[in-house]
Amino acid sequence: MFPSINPTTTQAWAKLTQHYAQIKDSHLKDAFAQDPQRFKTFSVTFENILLDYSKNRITQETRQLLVDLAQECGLPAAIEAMFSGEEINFTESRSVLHVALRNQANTPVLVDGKDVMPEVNRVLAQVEKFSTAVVNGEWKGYTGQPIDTIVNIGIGGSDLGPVMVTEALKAYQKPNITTYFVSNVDGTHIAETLKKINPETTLFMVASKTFTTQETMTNAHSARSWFLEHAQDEEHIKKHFVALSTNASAVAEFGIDTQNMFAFWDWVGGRYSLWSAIGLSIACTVGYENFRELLAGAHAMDNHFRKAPLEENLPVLLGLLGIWYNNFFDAQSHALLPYDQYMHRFAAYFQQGDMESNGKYVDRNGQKVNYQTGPIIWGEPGTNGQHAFYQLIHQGTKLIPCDFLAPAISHNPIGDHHPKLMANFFAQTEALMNGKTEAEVVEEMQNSGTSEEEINSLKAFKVFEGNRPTNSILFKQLDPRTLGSLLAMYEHKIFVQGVIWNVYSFDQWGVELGKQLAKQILPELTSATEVTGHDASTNGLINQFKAFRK
Ligand SMILES: O=P(O)(O)OC[C@H]1O[C@H](O)[C@@H](O)[C@@H](O)[C@@H]1O
Repeated sequence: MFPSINPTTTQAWAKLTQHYAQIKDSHLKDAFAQDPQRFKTFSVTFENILLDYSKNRITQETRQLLVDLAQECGLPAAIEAMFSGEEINFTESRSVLHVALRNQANTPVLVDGKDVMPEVNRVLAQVEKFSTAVVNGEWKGYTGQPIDTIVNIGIGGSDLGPVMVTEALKAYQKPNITTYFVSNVDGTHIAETLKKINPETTLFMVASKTFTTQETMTNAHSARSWFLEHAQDEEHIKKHFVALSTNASAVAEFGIDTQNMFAFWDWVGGRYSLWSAIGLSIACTVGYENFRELLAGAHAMDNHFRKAPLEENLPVLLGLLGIWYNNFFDAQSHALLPYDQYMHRFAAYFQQGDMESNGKYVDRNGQKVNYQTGPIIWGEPGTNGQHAFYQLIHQGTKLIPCDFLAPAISHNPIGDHHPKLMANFFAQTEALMNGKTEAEVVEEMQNSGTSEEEINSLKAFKVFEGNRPTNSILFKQLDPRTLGSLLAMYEHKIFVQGVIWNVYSFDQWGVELGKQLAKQILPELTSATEVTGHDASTNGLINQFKAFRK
């Protein structure tokens, strides 16, 4: 196991603290003016992906010190520990091996001395066979018609990944398949979906690692009842329900034939599971060949992460830059801003990926940390975000490091839409970096004939400080391979940060308390007696809820 180190006790941290004091007031604009090579010095490519991180408030010394920090915190050993199947998810006694799911080299990956690759390959073959039968219309419903609709029922990691990927790869969607996702326990979600579908041609995928999650099981039972109202015979369930899970006995209990179960394993974290059987909805929507390409892209990034030197390693660089802002500049959040409409769920996906992984205040020694850990992740596609919240990024009081992501080639090259979109992408990162000085504001206003009086009263509002850091991630086209690489890149970024913050990134105890309390409260909502067992606010709310429903 790699060492457990409080990052603030390292030499590199002390040096970074001093270094921060020296450079915190310097302006990026000056850094570019002084160094014509800056783009070259601070950019790196991987296959068809360019990461330009030159618009960050760093020098070569910053990069070196951050890499030193990673070294002192044992990052190379931690990477090896993950890839070699060590139980780095200590609090759940599990290995962390989403990398094995996309290990196209098929080299052995050992868990407790046993190679997991034969099982991984067995399930992949099952996914291939099944998804091909669905896409080709060979998998028939109870009236003999081919399947044309998929409803994935799952939540959290059993929903967000497949939703995000099927949206991102819509350009690759099979024309004969429509896919819906139901996650929320709010009955509206399933009810509105059921209105649109035909039981004779619909396949439900019940996606749940544990197969005990309240929301998913509730939605699955409602879907089952609805289906049986039409199909009448429980025998037909096997043609219309499959399960994606690690829990075979719960699947059997629900009434799904274990023949129709696609397994995965406890060493696959929920938020890292789209590469597993949880990806069945992806394979059925875009075809197995594209699912496979997604895995291949992720595998290529895995190799890069494992082998490239830290200072040229995309996930490492992104992780270290995030630490620089989070822990030295006190940035609270990080924005993901894809300039690609297909990636509209990208930020939502990594909200779980990042915040559930590194939203921890207890370190790997069980001690409360004395430094900041995971940031708030948020974002929306450009250009929509520009017309919503960019004001605050440009002129607000908070420093918000942003990742801008965009493809050079659009899948929808209509007129000049894409050049316009990209002009905005380039303009935003430039504007955030340069800002606009008072002198520039005054000159601009004078040129447009504004009176001196008006200039004096308005100029302060029109100045942009700039010096707002961004990463630009420019790729050739949003194809399955590139998407796979981008996703793996961010997954590993999260890993890097978790190692340096010395937290356990692969458990999620923080989601348990609310679940526990909800279980206790549920029977109270239907009991006839007044509720008195909680605090005054919770009692008051529950009792008013009941009164409203009388
Ligand atoms: O796949 P499951 O077991 O239904 O879990 C769904 C989700 O439940 C909880 O919110 C967490 O444990 C998440 O990490 C998980 O993704």
